[in-house]
Amino acid sequence: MDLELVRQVLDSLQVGLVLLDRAGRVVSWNDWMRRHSGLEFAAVQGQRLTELFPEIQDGRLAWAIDEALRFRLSSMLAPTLNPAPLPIYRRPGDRERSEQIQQLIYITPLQHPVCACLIQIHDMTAPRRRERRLRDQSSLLIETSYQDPLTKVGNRRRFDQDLSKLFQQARERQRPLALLMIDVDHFKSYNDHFGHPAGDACLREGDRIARYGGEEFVALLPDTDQVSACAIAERLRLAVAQLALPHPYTPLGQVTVSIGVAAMTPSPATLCYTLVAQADIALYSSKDAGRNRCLWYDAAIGKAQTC
Ligand SMILES: Nc1nc2c(ncn2[C@@H]2O[C@H](COP(=O)(O)OP(=O)(O)OP(=O)(O)O)[C@@H](O)[C@H]2O)c(=O)[nH]1
Repeated sequence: MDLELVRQVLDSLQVGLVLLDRAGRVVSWNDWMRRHSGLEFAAVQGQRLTELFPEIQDGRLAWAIDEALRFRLSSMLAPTLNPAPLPIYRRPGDRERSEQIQQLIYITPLQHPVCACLIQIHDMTAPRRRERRLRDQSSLLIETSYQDPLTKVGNRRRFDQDLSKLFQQARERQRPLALLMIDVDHFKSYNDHFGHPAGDACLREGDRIARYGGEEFVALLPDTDQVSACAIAERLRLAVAQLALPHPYTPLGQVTVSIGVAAMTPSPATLCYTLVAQADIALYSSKDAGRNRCLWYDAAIGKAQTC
């Protein structure tokens, strides 16, 4: 092949090419390198890369070039560890902003009387940016998949996962775990009276909790025994009452909640669903007892008691 054609091909490649002699001095430097480094071939010819770019002196690139020249070892420097070893830029303005090209570099030893090493530099800036955008999007999706879209608190999926994790932790550490099950009183008539959108707005007033389903919410309280859980439930019930959201069909004329409490230090044989079942019994006992109150499940007698 004629040399002029080889030169034209090398200068047209969308990849940086540098050829070094046995002493590591630049023998060839294609047009891609000229454009992105701002250095003409005449200015770099016969110089070592470490002289041209002192910043690479103690880095992996200088070390990999040395390995290729001394031991004929090939290397690949991925942009994950050091994304931009060489001060090369896509556009002239990028230099001022220090936005270097993100580089994937191959270092290959050559068997040739003059040229001992070939360096190829690929521009990974766009793929890396795309990768980062995809990663951000996927973490946002994961986050959203655990969130209730209406109330923005955790959803049932979040609760199920937290429950099994916290229950196992409580069992291993032999610490108590409490569960509050909270249900808005007479919510059907609230919806009927104010309309579904107002019902939605009312549900959005909750926080610190997960939505178990419909107008039922749950709160998992690690390291909390029954006495403390009842105190928290009572504070929560009063906090809802203090919101003073009007509701014409409750005795107080405002939105109230009923809360069922269960707490246990799990034994090896206990299943986490037992805690849920106990809180559920306590919640329905609160409803039966007249609503707007907190009851806890007393396993010793198999019945719910007032907090
Ligand atoms: N606005 C709105 N309403 C909901 C939503 N999810 C469930 N509901 C309503 O919540 C109501 C729940 O009613 P029930 O479980 O029968 O009980 P209740 O009227 O709250 O009465 P008690 O719980 O016995 O005090 C139903 O009318 C559901 O339609 C929601 O996302 N938005």
